[in-house]
Amino acid sequence: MLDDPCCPFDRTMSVTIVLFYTFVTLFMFLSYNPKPKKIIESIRSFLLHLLQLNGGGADGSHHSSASCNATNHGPEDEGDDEGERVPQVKSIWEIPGPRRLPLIGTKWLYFTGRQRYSKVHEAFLDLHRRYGKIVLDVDTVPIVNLFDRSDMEKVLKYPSRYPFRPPTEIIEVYRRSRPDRFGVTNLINAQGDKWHELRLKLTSGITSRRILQSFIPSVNEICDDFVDLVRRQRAEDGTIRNFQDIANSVGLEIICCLVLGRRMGYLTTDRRNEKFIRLAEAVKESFVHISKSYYGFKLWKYVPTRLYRNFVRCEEIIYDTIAEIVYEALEEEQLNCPDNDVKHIFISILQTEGLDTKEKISGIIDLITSAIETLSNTLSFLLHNLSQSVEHQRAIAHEFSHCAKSITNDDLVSASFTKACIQESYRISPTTPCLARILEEDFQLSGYHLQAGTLVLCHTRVACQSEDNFHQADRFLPERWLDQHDENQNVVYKRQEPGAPIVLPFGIGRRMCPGQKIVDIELTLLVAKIFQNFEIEYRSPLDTQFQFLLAPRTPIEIRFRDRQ
Ligand code: HEM
Repeated sequence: MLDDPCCPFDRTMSVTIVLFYTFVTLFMFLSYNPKPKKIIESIRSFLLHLLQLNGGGADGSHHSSASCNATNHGPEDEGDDEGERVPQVKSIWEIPGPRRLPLIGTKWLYFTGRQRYSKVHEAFLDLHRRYGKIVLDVDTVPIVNLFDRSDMEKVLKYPSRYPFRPPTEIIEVYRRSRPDRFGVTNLINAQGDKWHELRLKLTSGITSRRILQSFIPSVNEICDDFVDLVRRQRAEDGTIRNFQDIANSVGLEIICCLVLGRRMGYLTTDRRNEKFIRLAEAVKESFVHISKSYYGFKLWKYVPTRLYRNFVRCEEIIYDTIAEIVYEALEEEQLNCPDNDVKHIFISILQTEGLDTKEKISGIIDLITSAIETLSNTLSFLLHNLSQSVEHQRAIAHEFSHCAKSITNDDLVSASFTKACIQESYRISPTTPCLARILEEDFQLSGYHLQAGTLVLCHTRVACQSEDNFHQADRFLPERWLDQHDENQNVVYKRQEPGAPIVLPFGIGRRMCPGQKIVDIELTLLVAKIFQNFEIEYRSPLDTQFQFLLAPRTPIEIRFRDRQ
């Protein structure tokens, strides 16, 4: 029956579906809080689709009853029955996609093993290959997957005052259950005015150019300690096993130094710091639970399932460990009366007016947590790409060969080859495979009309790896980001990769990652110091898994040989 889109559903089933989806859609749309009139329009169209069109279970070849007798062409070649070809914009329900079943939408893909959680990024590529540049997935709400560069640019460059990113529900549910620790919402999940207030008050320190420049000497010291740690910890043949452990340590050391103004000592001792290792594991594991929470029936919303309990365990470890660090730092700070900007970031957050103490403490914890796994994954991917070419490694070493022990801001600014390598690594191996938005206005994308309130996923990773957007897209070519100069340093050839605007590892617009500037500094300094001192070789194959972020399948082994 499902294969015949014109055949009506059983009446009771239709009513059940309508009631179910009305409830769920209302709940979801209201929780995203876009404009009420638009919500009502979206729900109306959703219900009309279910009641009139009868084809909800059809797959990509789905037709509405209105178009039952017409052939469903691509968006550009629409026509009416009279032969006069009037361009027609199609509705969201006509977007191709996997077969949708009553009540469960496309969730069946995950139960039947067609998609594995850890390989969701590959499943998206598969969806794109099967169905094209725009694909509909139906969970509790319809999700529109965009693969086309210009569609993504339209959505992501929409000049929004308060861009809507869908909240991570499992975090919301958990945090609501701990009102003793958390405020009403947090920066990552908040929307509208509240988001704006949190963003201003929590991130102005870590995004200030002046503060970050004054922080460069401290990052230099931390990177030198990282190099010493590599020397001490590598085996006789130069191999570091579990590279991700020291990558996590350097990420945490840098962010704590920036936000709390103190060195934690995670790199200067060989002693295993059990508490820190537990923290890093909890951060990693909590991302895995978050990614699983997006799929399936989401029973965790109603009963504490195993997934939910495990997630809570990780969140509590993260909160307890970082809160302890923050309170210790606060005590020391009060004793020492700090007098420089760097020390003031967390103090100035704590002294901010308008937020309650819970919001401030959990905001500081979120900033620190966000900086650990993201940096470790990005650094591991970058080193993997650079390990493929000794020439690239030498070129980076050469770019910093004039530098004394400490690398300055000017050295970083002029390191164009190193920056091109980092940019190319973001393109070919991003840590975030897609960016999510909720449309604030109606949009026409690839010939389909999408109403405000629609959830869209912009698959930047897939687009960045497509030949339509980058020549030799599967090759790591840092040169693509470099202009050619003549002997007088005039630009003689400016490269123009069509896909350049969609390399967005940190997102875009007002909602983009506030950690970007600090990550730019730490990654450039880390690779500078690594290749000043070593040549590297990846000893383990690199497989990628989806854990909310894209992460290397661990453990990673890298051989560090002293540079001659
Ligand atoms: C290589 C490392 C990192 C990557 C690839 C990364 C990536 C991202 C991306 C893609 C977003 C979503 C942006 C959007 O929707 O447009 C984001 C948001 C965010 N990131 Fe990062 N991030 C990194 C490091 C950091 C660091 C170091 C911090 C903290 C200092 C941080 C804190 C945050 C926060 C708080 C948000 C939410 C911002 C908001 O909603 O206003 N991230 N990040």
